[in-house]
Amino acid sequence: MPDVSVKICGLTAPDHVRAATDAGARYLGFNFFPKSPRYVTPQQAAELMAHVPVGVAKVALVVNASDDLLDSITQAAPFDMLQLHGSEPVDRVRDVKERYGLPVMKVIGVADTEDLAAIDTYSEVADQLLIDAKAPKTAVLPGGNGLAFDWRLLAGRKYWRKPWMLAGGLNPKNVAEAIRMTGAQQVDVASGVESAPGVKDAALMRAFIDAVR
Ligand SMILES: O=C(O)c1ccccc1N[C@@H]1O[C@H](COP(=O)(O)O)[C@@H](O)[C@H]1O
Repeated sequence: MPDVSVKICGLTAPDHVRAATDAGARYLGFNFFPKSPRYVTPQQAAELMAHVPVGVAKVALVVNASDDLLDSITQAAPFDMLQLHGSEPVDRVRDVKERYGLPVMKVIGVADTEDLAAIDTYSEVADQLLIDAKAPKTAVLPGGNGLAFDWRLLAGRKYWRKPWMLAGGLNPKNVAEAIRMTGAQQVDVASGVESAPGVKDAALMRAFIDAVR
């Protein structure tokens, strides 16, 4: 299997940050969506990020964030990337990139074939794409629901114009199969490595990364 990079998303405690990076995560996500069980304030994220070794990318996850929120996040801590996990239009992605001078990863929610067109559209402006399961209309969270989409939709479409990550319902048991089916070279996980919502589990994070390898 090729060398697949792992992003662990929604860290809330220093021990879990250390466990994730010890296990080999290359990206860590910090979640600024207030309704999430993984929510942290900009100040809490700054404190957690002090435990992140050099070389591991720190990603700020936001959902339809205002400039005020993005200002406070980017002023509190040195993020390496912004993850836009809402319904941000192409122009907003472009504005965020220009205003903050950081790489932007735009999330594309996928449930069926029609959703794939957005991958090409956002490839024009985003630096990376995160292809996640589309959240059900009734869901409180637009991501982090532990739901997978039909990976066959991506089979044979390994190469998009921008680097991309696979997300949605991944866990230590299914991630190897997800990589085999989609050709993903990067994967992202939140709830699949937790013992309870918002509580990362060191053994599950290690098992996930071992399974990827
Ligand atoms: O994790 C959350 O709480 C969350 C909230 C709002 C938007 C996105 C969120 N998480 C992202 O969704 C993917 C998939 O999550 P899961 O593995 O299916 O639980 C996750 O990796 C985050 O990037």
